[in-house]
Amino acid sequence: MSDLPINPTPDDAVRWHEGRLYLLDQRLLPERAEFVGYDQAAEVAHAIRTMVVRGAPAIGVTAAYGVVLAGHAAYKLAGADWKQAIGDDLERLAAARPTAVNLFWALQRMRRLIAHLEHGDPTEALLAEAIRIHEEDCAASRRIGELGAALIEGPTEVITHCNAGALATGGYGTALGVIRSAYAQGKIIRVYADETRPWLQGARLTAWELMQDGIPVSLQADCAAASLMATGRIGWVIVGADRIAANGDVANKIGTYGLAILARYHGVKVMVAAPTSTIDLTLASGQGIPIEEREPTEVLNCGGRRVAPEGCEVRNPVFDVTPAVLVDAIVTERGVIESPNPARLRALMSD
Ligand SMILES: CSC[C@@H](O)[C@@H](O)C(=O)COP(=O)(O)O
Repeated sequence: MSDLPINPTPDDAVRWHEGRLYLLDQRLLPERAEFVGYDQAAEVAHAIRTMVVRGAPAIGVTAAYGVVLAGHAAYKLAGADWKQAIGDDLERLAAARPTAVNLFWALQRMRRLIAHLEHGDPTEALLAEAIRIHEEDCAASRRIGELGAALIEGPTEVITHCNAGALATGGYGTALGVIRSAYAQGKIIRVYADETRPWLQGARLTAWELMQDGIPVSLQADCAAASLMATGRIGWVIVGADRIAANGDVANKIGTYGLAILARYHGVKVMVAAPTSTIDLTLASGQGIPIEEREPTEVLNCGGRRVAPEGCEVRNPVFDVTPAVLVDAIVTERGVIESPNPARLRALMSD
């Protein structure tokens, strides 16, 4: 339990309160909704690595608050020399997870500010920037929600994969933002949430978030998506992204690529909903995106119980890359890119 005086909801997954960072511990959901409080950047990096907080935009927002803690500690330790003292913490935060580019984007924004600051206490200025990053992300999700919902003709049913909801962002959600907006307009009548092995973000988080909103949701095993699409009931697959390369290739939770292939075969459209902080124009294609590999136990175990034989070898990449050709629309806060290609991404980012 923490001393944060609010009842946790999905929109409060990341909170700054009286000099501390609070994270809604996503490892405990849906059984318990509890905040953990953080005072040190190294602890924040550890929280990102161990999935207390997860989801690309939420990782970026969290890292920005981590820099506030780092700046405060560096000034206490080194006074006017705080810019040297903050370096290790910035590196720790950057090393927390490799795939979501929002982490590096947020750190870059904080570094740019640091470069312009004088030698006095940086805490206030760093906090103001972190809050701006947080608020901008929340506003981006709301705009993405509107723009994505406008693409859906409905009434229809949709599939989502992993969790790209309020929990995974500064608030409201990207894929779930589109779903929330489209549901409010009567365009979506049911959501099928893939359970999303091995970490089960769909079962633990997406089902919980949608149920809190009263949006009809059916949880399904990942391998049930093909037969569901074959019924003709599904209009869209709607997912988030961890990194989008300059040609429109999309890294997202493992299984997204397979889902996109199934969607193309069945004539189902694929929408990727993500803020522009997820777009990485430095990578020409998805081939350059670093794919995180996590612990074998995530696959060897299920529900805290070992299910595979002793000595079994494991492959556990937790993201895959969906080629741009399988994506019908990328929806960002700056606008929609249909049939993504390098020129369209460049134009969107230079606006
Ligand atoms: C708006 S969140 C978009 C993505 O970050 C999400 O779909 C995803 O893949 C999250 O992976 P996770 O490993 O839970 O951090």
